[in-house]
Amino acid sequence: MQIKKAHALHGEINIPGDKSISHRAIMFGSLSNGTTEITNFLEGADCLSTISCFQEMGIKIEQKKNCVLVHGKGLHGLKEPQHILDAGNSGTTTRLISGILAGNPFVSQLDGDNSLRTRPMKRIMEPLRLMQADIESLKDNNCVPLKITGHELHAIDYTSKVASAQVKSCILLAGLYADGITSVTEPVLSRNHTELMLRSFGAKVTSEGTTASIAPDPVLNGQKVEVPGDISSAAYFIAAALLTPGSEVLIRNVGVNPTRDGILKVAKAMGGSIERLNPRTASGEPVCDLLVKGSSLHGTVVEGELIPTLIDEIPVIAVMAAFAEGITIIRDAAELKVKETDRILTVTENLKLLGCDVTPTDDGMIIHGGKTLHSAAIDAGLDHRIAMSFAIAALNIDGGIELEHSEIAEVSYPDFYKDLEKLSM
Ligand SMILES: O=C(O)C1=C[C@@H](OP(=O)(O)O)[C@@H](O)[C@H](O)C1
Ligand SMILES: C=C(OP(=O)(O)O)C(=O)O
Repeated sequence: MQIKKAHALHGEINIPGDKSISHRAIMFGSLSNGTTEITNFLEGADCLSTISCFQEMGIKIEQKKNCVLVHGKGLHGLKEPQHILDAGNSGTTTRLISGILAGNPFVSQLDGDNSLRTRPMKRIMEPLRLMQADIESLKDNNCVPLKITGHELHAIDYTSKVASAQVKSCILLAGLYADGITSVTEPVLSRNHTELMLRSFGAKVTSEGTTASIAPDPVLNGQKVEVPGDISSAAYFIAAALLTPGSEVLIRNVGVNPTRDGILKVAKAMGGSIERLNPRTASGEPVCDLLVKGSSLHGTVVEGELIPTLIDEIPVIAVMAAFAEGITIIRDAAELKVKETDRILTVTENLKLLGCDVTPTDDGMIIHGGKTLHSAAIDAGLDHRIAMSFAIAALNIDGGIELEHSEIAEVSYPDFYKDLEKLSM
């Protein structure tokens, strides 16, 4: 796909539903009694993978025009899948569902695409095994395909080396099937959607600092879930509007949970003009509209506790930094190496193809911004965030860019190119 240079961006958009929250609404709805009604559900490929896994385990899930209905069967209502569960491109599906499968009395297998097959699962296999789960990597490489033989689990207090909401959520979900209270402590707080939503479904979840705990065997009841817009998807239009002079864009209904809003802090530190309007809550999550105006940006340092709050936005932050005046340093972000691609590598290699002065490091990158970038062909491969981030870079490059495998954006944002075109007209 050819993405052309754009002049100013103008108008309003409604951002599609949050991917993390959409996955969780399907999962927790499936484990509840009664029906869960989900509005603004993200119909991205990753969340559709979660739906198909639970359908395969006997849960009736209806995709209506304005909502998704999950007819839950309670904590112990899943049935043994007859086929391999296909998590597609989705790390979230794989790691969260593994915690659930470990506690359910049947045998299951989980697999996914060539990107998922390279992603580390040892980080969940280790704590699950401490809970006495029976989980094996069928190729003996700590990746999918996984085989899980479920049974009652042993409660643990686990200290995780990585700040990962997927690891934390996996253990908390396994804790639903444990013989006591299970807790997880992480080095830095990661997104807390699991804790917030499980509590609203009736689970006894407590959070204190970076420790979350859960009591076993609750009665979960179906809920109405209104999914906020995904700040990780909004990030592309935040970057686009900030970078193109004269832009003014209103992004409606964006989830701004403090464990996710690091992009707003970084954009502000770079000199970006972003106003939060109309603050409210949706299903226990803070939401607002964002008014973003073209700004002249300068470099910054992105590090420490901020990293988990913007981990998926680093590719597009790097694009912003490439056009900003001065140096941007991103550190403490080694987790980038284990996403859909090694994002330290794919971001820096692709920025170099455009003529950017950028150096990868062990845990991030150093970007010398402000050079005029030139046109090139960029291959997004199996990484949706690389596709969308470089589509945003193209808006500021004479001759634009040729984006290969642009369709991978459908993993988290099926209408991305349509929305981009609408705002750039
Ligand atoms: O829990 C979640 O929904 C997610 C957690 C993050 O992954 P990690 O937990 O591996 O950091 C994030 O990158 C992913 O897109 C979604
Ligand atoms: C890392 C991501 O997702 P997941 O881990 O669910 O594949 C992402 O969306 O950038």
